[in-house]
Amino acid sequence: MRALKTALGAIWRLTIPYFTTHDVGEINLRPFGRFRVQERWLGIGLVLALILINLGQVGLNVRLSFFNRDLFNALQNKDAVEFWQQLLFVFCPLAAVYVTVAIIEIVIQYVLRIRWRRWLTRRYVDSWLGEDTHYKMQLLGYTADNPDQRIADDIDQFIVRTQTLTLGLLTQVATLFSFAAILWSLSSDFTLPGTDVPVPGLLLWFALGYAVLGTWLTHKIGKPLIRLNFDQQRYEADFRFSLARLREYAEQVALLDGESAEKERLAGRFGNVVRNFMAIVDRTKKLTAFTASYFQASVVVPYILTAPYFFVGRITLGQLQQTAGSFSRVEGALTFFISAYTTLADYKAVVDRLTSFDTAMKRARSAAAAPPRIDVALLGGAAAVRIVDLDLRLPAGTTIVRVPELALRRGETTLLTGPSGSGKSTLFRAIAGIWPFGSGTVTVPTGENLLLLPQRPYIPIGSLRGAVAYPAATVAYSGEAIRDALEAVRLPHLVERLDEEGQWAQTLSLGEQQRVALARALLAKPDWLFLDEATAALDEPLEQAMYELIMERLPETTVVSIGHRSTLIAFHERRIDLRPGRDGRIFMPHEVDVPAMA
Ligand SMILES: Nc1ncnc2c1ncn2[C@@H]1O[C@H](COP(=O)(O)OP(=O)(O)OP(=O)(O)O)[C@@H](O)[C@H]1O
Repeated sequence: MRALKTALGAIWRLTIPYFTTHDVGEINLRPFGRFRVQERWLGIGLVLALILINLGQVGLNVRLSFFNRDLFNALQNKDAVEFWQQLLFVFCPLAAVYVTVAIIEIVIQYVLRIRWRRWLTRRYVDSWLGEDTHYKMQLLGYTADNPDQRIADDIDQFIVRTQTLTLGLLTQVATLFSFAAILWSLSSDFTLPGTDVPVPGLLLWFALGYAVLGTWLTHKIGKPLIRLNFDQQRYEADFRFSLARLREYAEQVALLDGESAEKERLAGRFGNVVRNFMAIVDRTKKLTAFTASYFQASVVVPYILTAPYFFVGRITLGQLQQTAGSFSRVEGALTFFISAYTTLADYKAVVDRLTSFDTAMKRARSAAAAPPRIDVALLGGAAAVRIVDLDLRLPAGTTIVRVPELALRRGETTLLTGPSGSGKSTLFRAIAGIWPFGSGTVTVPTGENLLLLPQRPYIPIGSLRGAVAYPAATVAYSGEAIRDALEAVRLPHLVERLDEEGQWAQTLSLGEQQRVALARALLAKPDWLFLDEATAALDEPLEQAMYELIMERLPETTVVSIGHRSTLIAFHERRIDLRPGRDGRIFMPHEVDVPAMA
């Protein structure tokens, strides 16, 4: 019972935001034109329309059951006129309404599905990307597995299943009450078969007992499917992710001859998919053995129960048909749970995945915000990026760098050096405000923007133009400006290919990728440019040319670099070296005299 309450609570929390949002959406009501309306009123309106349609359909079914009775009575009485009248004047109009309503229903269902999905997807993407949550989740290990699957598939699945299950439930409840009433009135004076003992509504009690027994047994047999389906989705996504990653690192794998290791890894992951799938097959086999027998029995059980009354003349053929039909409807409504069991199992798995994704995002955000933490503050009128009492830690809590006080002055090019693993990149991350572990303060002059270029730049999927403009929009710069930047970083051969969509991250050499990133910097004109070994893949003359280019094209930009090459010193006015403290572990910055080094 507690589990049911928790599941319903989770469904409620996932469902309700769309129907309470104040976001404004647009709807195209052809031929009347486009209207702007609050998204929630649209959502609520569509749901109400679906409810009305479903209740209307139940009403139609009730009417059809009476048509059925009258048709079979006409047959029994060999009344041809009545038979044709029933078909032409009752059935045909009802069927026409039925078809029209079914078309309207499907359109409304699809419109609601895509609008709701669009809204919820945007909400998840905002939450995942906002406040660097995706990065914090990775850093902190709160990794909900495969967020891509959760956003791309699970949201849609959740919406489809919520629609079908809630509308199904509503329809079945309405069906249950309407046809239970019919069943009651049809068997109100029935006696227990073979006796004179009167049992009012006998057929209703039979239908109830039959359905409850079936539902209970189904639950017992099908319960393990919930866990199995959840695992299946996870194993499938893991396998997919391994394949995608292999494609991404195809070259390295080929160079290292890693194919057999990859095959083994893929086989292992696919092995999980198959093993779990076989468990699902086994369980579904048992469930199907039961449900199939149950449904077969359901076809004849109402006739077995009512036929004796027909044979002794207590009911007409029409009443027999209507009784059998009503029995099936009541039993069908109650066993809705049976046919929906696998759907319910999948549904719960989808709800769990979305909920645990939400939880992981919230936990990552609050853990990263919990003290001690590194405060990044903006300071008006400041002329330096200032670091005070900074203690940089690893996620596990070990301090790696301590900076009592350090100012990176505007206009002064600074080189940060130190042994590999001493924490140089981590210090940059802290200045950029994305490293949450540690304590202390970093102040950045108000209104000034920082751009950090890492050793391996991120090249997004899409056109080269988009990759150069990143993170600004593809259209943020004129074609002329982009061409000029590419030529300046000595990539003139790529100018012709700006609009080509390709796997640029795989086809461009690392040195070319680094120059694409430098072109970004030329376009973005940041106030502060942090180069974290951002030219390490270039040969020395090219590296020198790139530094000269930056100095010439970005005279207002303050450059702070990380690098190991001694040739870099020539481009910087100041050098700070990270050196281990007395304990040999915690690194601290030391000013190094540049002229003395040169
Ligand atoms: N996300 C992380 N989780 C755990 N440890 C990390 C993480 N990122 C960095 N580290 C550790 O922090 C230490 C400092 O790493 P960092 O990349 O800052 O060094 P670096 O001085 O820039 O090294 P290099 O010169 O080799 O690039 C390393 O020991 C690294 O393993």
